[in-house]
Amino acid sequence: MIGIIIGLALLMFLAYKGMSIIWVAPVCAGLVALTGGLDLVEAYREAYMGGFVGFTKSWFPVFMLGAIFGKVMDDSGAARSVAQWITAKIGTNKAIFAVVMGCAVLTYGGVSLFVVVFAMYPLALALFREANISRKMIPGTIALGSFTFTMTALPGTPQIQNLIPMEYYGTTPTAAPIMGMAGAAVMLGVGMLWLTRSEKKLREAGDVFTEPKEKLADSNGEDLPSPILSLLPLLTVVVILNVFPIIFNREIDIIIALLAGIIVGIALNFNRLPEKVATVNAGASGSVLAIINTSAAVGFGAVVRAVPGFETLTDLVLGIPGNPLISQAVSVNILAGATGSASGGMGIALAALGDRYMELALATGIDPAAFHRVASLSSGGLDTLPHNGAVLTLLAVCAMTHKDSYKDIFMVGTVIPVLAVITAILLATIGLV
Ligand SMILES: O=C(O)[C@H](O)[C@@H](O)[C@H](O)[C@H](O)CO
Repeated sequence: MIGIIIGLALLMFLAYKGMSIIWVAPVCAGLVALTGGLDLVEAYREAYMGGFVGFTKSWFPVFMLGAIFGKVMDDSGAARSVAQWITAKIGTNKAIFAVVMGCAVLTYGGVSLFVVVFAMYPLALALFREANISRKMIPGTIALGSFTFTMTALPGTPQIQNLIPMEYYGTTPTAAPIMGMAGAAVMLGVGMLWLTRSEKKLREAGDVFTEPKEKLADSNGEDLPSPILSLLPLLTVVVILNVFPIIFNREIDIIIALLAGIIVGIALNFNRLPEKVATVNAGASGSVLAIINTSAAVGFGAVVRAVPGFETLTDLVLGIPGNPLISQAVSVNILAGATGSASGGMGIALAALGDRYMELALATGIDPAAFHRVASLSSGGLDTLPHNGAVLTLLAVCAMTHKDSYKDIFMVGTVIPVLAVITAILLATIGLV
């Protein structure tokens, strides 16, 4: 078991140092295999690669279609159109809330959070300039709108973190709606309180808007598609995923929902996408790195599962006192932190322990939907450590450093989501699922 812990600690350390999980995961898995007495090559070929391809088999379609969908929304200007419309409706005097809501609608509509960061930054800059708010606040604000309640909590969200648990618990994207809404309310409500407080503090210290060194191309006069038409592809994804199953009384695969979103997006913006093939190409190749990263993390999890020490570790994790939902929350959070990835951490935890939690759900009478929601919510907690890929992208896009903005990101992306999981577990223990 010591081998597993050392392997995991090394994985965490190397990922933190910015080394790619694609090679770090098999190296660390090798360490776990050796200390666990497994044959190195066999562990790599069978256990590691088995976990890896298993994840790719299940999830590559969603990663690829999701990325193409995001690219269509981005290149056509539809994402900016929706965002601009929402922020204008909410108004400059509520600049922070307006940016959060713009991000939220896009991510809840299935646009990848990486795309949302790029689409929202210019708008956030314009709004913060008008409201005279420090640019240091932009990353935290975008993080609250994109990386939290729409990613893991709001029932029906098409984000991958809300879909992965379905395979283990036989649930749907709207699993545990009460827990989900309560978790979302905590993240949005407390997150807004935090950001408002930070803004006030910065303003009191005389830290207000300053022009960035790099001037952005003026997007004001940009000819964007109509916001109502631009909302349609987002609605298509959410409605097909969540409403069609009720009407037709059968599950609808996320593949169908995303495909329909892409078709509607391209059809409505046919003339705005001069290079349609280039858009689809860019989306498709962009998804490759993301799926390989997560698959590598899952491969590591599969090796952990194969060594004898795993039983001891399982007993330890499952022996966390109290409700088994607490054990799941702890294991998913720790692994998401270790890998710096919500989907990767959840992938490892569920690959290793998902069937045990399902047995526990059946044995204890706790609704499997509660396990689904807790897994999703927990994946979006400790994952947002400084080495997380999305955090690095967000800071780079906003031209800010960790020192400028990480504190807000940490509060809205890690501390408050952990509070949200606790709230959801408390609700589950009194039977509100
Ligand atoms: O790997 C993943 O599943 C995701 O990319 C997340 O980990 C996000 O990066 C994070 O939630 C941002 O805070």
